[in-house]
Amino acid sequence: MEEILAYQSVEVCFAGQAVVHDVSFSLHAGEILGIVGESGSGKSTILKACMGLLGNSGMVTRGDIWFQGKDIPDLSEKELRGLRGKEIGMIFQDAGASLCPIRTIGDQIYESVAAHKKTKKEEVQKDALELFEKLHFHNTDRIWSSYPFELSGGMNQRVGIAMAMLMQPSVLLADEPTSALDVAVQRQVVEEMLRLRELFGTAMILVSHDIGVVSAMADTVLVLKDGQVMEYGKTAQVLQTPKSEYTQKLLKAVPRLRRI
Ligand SMILES: Nc1ncnc2c1ncn2[C@@H]1O[C@H](COP(=O)(O)OP(=O)(O)OP(=O)(O)O)[C@@H](O)[C@H]1O
Repeated sequence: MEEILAYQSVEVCFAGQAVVHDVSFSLHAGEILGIVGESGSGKSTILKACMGLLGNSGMVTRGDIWFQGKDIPDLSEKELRGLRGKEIGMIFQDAGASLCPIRTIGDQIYESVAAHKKTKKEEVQKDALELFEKLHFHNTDRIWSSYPFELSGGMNQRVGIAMAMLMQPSVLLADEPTSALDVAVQRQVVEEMLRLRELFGTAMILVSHDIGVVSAMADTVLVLKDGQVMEYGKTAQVLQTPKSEYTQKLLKAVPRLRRI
C-alpha cells in the first residue's frame, strides 16, 4: 500500500514548551489510524501540526511530516491553504457549530468546493446529492436546501463529513467526530466513515476518547501520554494485549469494550 503520510520524530512546542515529543508513525492508503490518550496528551496537536494550524505560538520544532513528497512544516501558508480541505480533509467534533447558521447547506457545500476548483453550482449539487445517496441520506434535495438549524446535530455532522469528502482528499483527519452525538447517531457516523473509506480508499486519522469507536474503525492505534508514544501497532494487538501499563489503565477506564 502506498504511504500517504509519515510523521518522523516530530516535536511540537507552544511558546517554547514541548508538548509533543518524538512522535513517529506512517499512514497508508485506505488505512485508519486511531490516536488515543488522556485529555491534554497531545492528540489534537498532532492533527493540527499536519494542517499547519498550530497558531502563532505553536510550531513543529523537530522532525518531519511528509505528505505527497512535501515536508509540511516547511510549507508556506499559501501552500498549506492549497492542501487543507482539498488534499487533507478535516472534520471536528461539532460540524454543526462550524456551519454558518444563515446560509443553506447547499450554498456552503458549493463555496467549500469552489474555494479549490472552478466549478458550477449545478455540478457540485449533482456530486453532493450522489454522495448523499451513497451514504443513504433520506430526502437529499431537502438537505441541500436546508439551513443547519433545520437539521439535527447528527445530520449536520453527517453532512459535514460528506462535505469534507466531496473533494476526495487522500487523507481525512477526524478529531472526536462522534463525541457530541448520541449512541445511535455515533453508529451511523462510524458506518458512514467506513463506507467512505470503502468508496474512496481514503486514509484517516481518528482522534477519539471512545475506545469502542477506535476498536470498531481503526486498523492501527497509537497511544499517547504527555505527548509521547506509549504504544503503536495493529488495533487488535494494542487493545487486546497492551504492553504499556498506561494503555492497560486507559482500557480499564472504559466500562466495556464494545464493537459497534
Ligand atoms: N494554543 C495552545 N497554546 C498553548 N498550549 C497549548 C495550545 N494548544 C494545546 N496546548 C497544550 O498542548 C497540550 C496538548 O493539548 P491537545 O489539545 O493536543 O491535547 P488532547 O490530547 O487533544 O486533549 P483533549 O482530549 O482534551 O482534546 C496540552 O498541555 C495543552 O494545554
